[in-house]
Amino acid sequence: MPARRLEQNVDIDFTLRKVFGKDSFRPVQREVITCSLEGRDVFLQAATSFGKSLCFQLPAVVDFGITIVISPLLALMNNQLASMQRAGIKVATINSTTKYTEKNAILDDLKSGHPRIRLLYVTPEYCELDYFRKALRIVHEQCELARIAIDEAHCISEWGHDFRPSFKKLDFFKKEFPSVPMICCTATATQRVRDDIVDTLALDRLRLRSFTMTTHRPNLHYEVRFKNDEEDHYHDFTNWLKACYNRRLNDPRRNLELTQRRERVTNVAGIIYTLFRKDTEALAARLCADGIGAKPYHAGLTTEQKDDHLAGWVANKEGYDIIVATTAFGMGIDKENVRFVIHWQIPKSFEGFYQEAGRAGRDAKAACCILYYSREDRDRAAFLLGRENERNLSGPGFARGKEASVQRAKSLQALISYCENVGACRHQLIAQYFGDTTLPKCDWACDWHKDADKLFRSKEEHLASEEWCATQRQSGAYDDT
Ligand SMILES: Nc1ncnc2c1ncn2[C@@H]1O[C@H](COP(=O)(O)OP(=O)(O)OP(=O)(O)O)[C@@H](O)[C@H]1O
Repeated sequence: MPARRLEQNVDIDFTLRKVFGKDSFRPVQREVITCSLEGRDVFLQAATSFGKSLCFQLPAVVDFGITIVISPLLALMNNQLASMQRAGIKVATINSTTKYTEKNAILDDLKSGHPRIRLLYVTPEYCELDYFRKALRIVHEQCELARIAIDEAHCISEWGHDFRPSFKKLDFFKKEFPSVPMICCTATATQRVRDDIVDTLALDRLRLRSFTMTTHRPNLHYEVRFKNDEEDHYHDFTNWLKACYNRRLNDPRRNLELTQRRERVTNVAGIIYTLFRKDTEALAARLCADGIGAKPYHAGLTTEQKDDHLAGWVANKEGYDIIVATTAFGMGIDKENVRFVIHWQIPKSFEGFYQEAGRAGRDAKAACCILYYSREDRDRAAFLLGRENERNLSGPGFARGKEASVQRAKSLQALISYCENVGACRHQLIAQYFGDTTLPKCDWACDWHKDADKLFRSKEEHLASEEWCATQRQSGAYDDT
């Protein structure tokens, strides 16, 4: 294990200000960072936008040696990499988009045994490769393997059992390097998922320090809007958006601020999530035709297109105000002024819904999270999930895969109950799902608190009847979803 800087009285407040440009720690960040610098294994569960990344990035900067960050998604890695490079931190990634020469240079750095890179982002699949493991052994022999960070650790449990089995092999680190501390971060884990992560990574429960914080995001305004297949909710959304523009335009104080900042009235950054790739393209084109700047984002686009759409959106460029995305765009995306997240249909899991909604309001200012819910979409999502589960169960590891399928079905069912519920606070329903120990206080920040009667009436008025949906299901209406 490398020598620890903490033993040399490192000033983490200084690094926070000097390198990361932040004035002070958020609650609990200091404790987590100190624990990690002391060489303890840490499990951190905290709300979206809490600032979990800093809890492994700052130790990586002040400690000796290199931190390996295992991250599930390319967009997430690139997003974090860009912000650290801006801060002058020596950081790198090896993933499917890394050029051959760049990859070799990184591996050479590792094989020197004394890497100059402070943080290296890799996928779980890469951690399975023999030559990468060999390079890590060299670093470890030189006592320079400082820490292993697992970002979005819930993916171990959600995906590891079937379609990304490499997550299950991450116990390699504790088995091979038991003294190298690990830090696992996630925003979404129930008790079952937490246990699964700890077991999979072979962490010692007695030595593990767990921080489980609330999932509550008080500045997010949650709303469910009811619809049916006969209704096109496009105009409901554009009317809502135009009302936002008008509020900015007609409020003299806001208008002055916009002029001073030279900001467009239409610069209201948002994300719309759809279940299907084809919908991202069609919806973005429809919005553009109506003069609303929107770009699609899904796994089928070229890397250049994805980079261009993400960069334009992050830079608040005209024509890029809204990203219409599949779940390929989600976890870890950190843009501070996202004012709304719309779910065009019900997503496939409660965790996905919370993660995606969590892209909004990361500057702690108010932001809206609207989910358009119809019973037809509910049945489509269930059909889709069933089909995916069948596909995943055809491979090896049937028993664990089956359990994961059951959990996914439960998660969708919980989200359906959340949507159909017109008698409780949305913030409290979310906190209950994740097993928060205290129920959050909602300051008129959900549809039920704002107008419970209207919510009830809207459900009665817009949702298709269960009888009709059952007939549709029987006739196979969703089989070509
Ligand atoms: N102490 C701090 N002071 C001010 N800003 C901070 C602090 N810590 C983190 N942040 C900022 O908060 C934002 C969210 O941090 P981060 O992306 O790490 O969130 P997260 O907890 O990983 O969220 P998610 O699970 O949604 O990805 C970032 O822009 C980060 O720079």
